[in-house]
Order: sequence, then structure tokens, then C-alpha cells
Amino acid sequence: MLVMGVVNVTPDSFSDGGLWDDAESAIAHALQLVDEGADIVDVGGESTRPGATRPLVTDELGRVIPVIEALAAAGVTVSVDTMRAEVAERAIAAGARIVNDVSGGLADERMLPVVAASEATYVAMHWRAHSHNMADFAVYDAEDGGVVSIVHAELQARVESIEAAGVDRSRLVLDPGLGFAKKPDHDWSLLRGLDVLAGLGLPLLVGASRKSFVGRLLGDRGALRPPTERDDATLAITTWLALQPAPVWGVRVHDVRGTRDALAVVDRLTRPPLVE
Ligand SMILES: Nc1nc2ncc(COP(=O)(O)O)nc2c(=O)[nH]1
Repeated sequence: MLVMGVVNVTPDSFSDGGLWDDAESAIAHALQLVDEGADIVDVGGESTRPGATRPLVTDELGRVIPVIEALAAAGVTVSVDTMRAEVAERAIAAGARIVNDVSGGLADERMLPVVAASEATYVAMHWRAHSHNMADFAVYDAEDGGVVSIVHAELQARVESIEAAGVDRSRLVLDPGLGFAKKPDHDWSLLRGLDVLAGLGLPLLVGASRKSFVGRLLGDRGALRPPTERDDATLAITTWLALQPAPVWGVRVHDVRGTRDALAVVDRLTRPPLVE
């Protein structure tokens, strides 16, 4: 299971906005995550939390490109977290080897041609435009099999479009998009239904870290547990994922050190004994 560390170079991300919205501190934080055991660093310049105002492309580029250049030059495997083709293109040129597109190619019609023209790995996440329209959620409950079967079908459709655009499936990773156009119950159902999504035959990336469905579980009297106090519960999810018969390709996390600790424990307890 790969560990993808999150570096949001944004002033307004939901869990760590503004902590390192300048290149120098973002680079330092990313290198620290690598020291703590991150296999990949995911650099994002646009907050995806509900209601966030979109930065200009120039602002998003200004945030992520200097960070990606420095990290790639330092030998770090970098993914760029962007919905914009221009940002993906410039990030690949700067050394990013993965394009992490929360829209799965739906937000920018130029994205798939850009990815097709590259050798980058493409993470396509399940997403719905205008995903915070409450009406979107009802459909998950209306149909039998619920959210898992609908996300499976919608991801399958994305895979077909992505392949048709010339991106070989060997470069594809899928992601259920926890917290995007879903209610908390849907997120928990998707975690429990990852084996169904694995039936798509592609690696899965899971981004549960600090998400609001975790905050709601831990909160009391209706209040959400604050994002920075959700890491322990996130580790429990990561541990549970690592114990599944077919563990996912990777987890996208803020707490890399804790994740590595949890995976070390799982490995020690599940590793076949050298001698009986
Ligand atoms: N592939 C993928 N990318 C993502 N990017 C941002 C966020 C929002 O969380 P953040 O604000 O902590 O980055 N979540 C995901 C996710 O779940 N999967």
C-alpha cells in the first residue's frame, strides 16, 4: 500500500489551509513527509472543500509549479492535485509523474488529451460537478445497491472515456471520492464496498484522511470533531484498509508518520512467520 502525503499549497483547504501556502514552507513540509515515509507527495493549489472560490489558473500555477520543480529535482515522486489541464501540463513538465484529478477528467475537456500525451499516471476520482447540490445525494438512496453500485457504474463510464481519449489503463488509478457529493453514510458504505470497486480491475486510491464523515462520527452533540483531531481515526481506517484481503493501491493522508507506524504494525502481525 503506497502512502501519498498531502501538501496543500492553499490558503483555504479544509484541514490545513494556510499552514504552508508559500513555496518554501510547502517544500520543507513535503520533504519532511518524505522523511516520514511518504512514497508520493500530492501537491495541490486549489482547495476542493465545498464553497471554496476557485483560484485563477495563474495563481494555482504560481502555488504548485515552484514546489513541484523543487521536489522533482530532489528525486521525490510528485503528483499534482488539479482539475485543470494547463496546470497538469505544466506540472508534468516540471517533473510531476502523477496527475491526481478529483474530477476524473470532467472539469476540463483538455485534461484527458494532456494526460494522453504524457506518460503520467492518472488518478481519476469519482466526482459530480456542482457536487454540493443536496439533490445529488438522494439518487444514491433511491436505487438498489445504493452508492457503491452507482459509483462503480460512474467510475466505469469514466474509465471508458479516459481510455477512449488515449490514456492506457495501465496508467490509471481510481478513487471513490470520499466526501465529494456524498453524505457520511455514503462514505462509510464506499469504504465497506471497496471490494466491489476493485472489480473494476484497476488500482484504488483512498482519501479518507481528516474527512468530514470521520469528523461527524467523532463529534458530539452535532458538532464535528475538528479536522486536525481526526488523525487517530484516520489511522484506524488505514489499518482496516491494510487488513483487507486485497489492500488498496494507496492512501492519501496528512499524517504520514502515523500511517507508516500503523502499516509497520500490520506488517509485523500479518507477515508469515519465518519459522514456525
Ligand atoms: N484522489 C484524491 N484527491 C483528493 N484531493 C483533495 C481532497 C480533499 O481533501 P484535502 O483538502 O485534505 O486535500 N480529497 C481527495 C481524495 O479523496 N482523493
